[in-house]
Amino acid sequence: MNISIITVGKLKEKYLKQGIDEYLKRLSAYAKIEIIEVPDEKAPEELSDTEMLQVKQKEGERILSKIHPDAHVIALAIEGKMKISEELADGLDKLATYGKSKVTFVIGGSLGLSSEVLQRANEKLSFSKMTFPHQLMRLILVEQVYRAFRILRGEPYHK
Ligand SMILES: C[S@@+](CC[C@H](N)C(=O)[O-])C[C@H]1O[C@@H](n2cnc3c(N)ncnc32)[C@H](O)[C@@H]1O
Repeated sequence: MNISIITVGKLKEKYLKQGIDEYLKRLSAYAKIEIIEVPDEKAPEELSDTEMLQVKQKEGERILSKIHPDAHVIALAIEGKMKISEELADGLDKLATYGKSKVTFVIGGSLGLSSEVLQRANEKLSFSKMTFPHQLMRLILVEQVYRAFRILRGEPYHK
């Protein structure tokens, strides 16, 4: 399976980078995985609603330009569907079974994802009703994808 994770902005925090690199290394035994960073737009606090929309749209265009036409897209969105880890694992397994070998996860920038990206998504996945910083979300996502593969292989993983 080819998994890509499209994210907005450069990862700045060293501790997150170390954690993500560790899971990417572990995941390489199960799948081909890459993280694609698209540039973020400046989003100062005092933006109007129209300006916020423009930021999301510009970032959205960059995200959409990186999505392969055949990719099954899973957008991370607070209002999306919550799943238990086994359901995420099962979903990835089904995609592989039905020949959908390209899976793209998308994480929005500080203002979230544009409606165009959400429309392109085949699924919207929520990790809880709480808002996580987008850079931390990368680490949570790679851990859950790793967990999914361990579950599918029936390999032991701490609860
Ligand atoms: C700082 S959040 C954006 C918050 C923005 N107000 C919104 O509602 O989307 C940045 C990105 O992280 C991801 N994210 C944050 N919390 C999440 C959660 N609980 N479940 C799924 N994705 C989340 C989403 O992709 C979101 O676009």
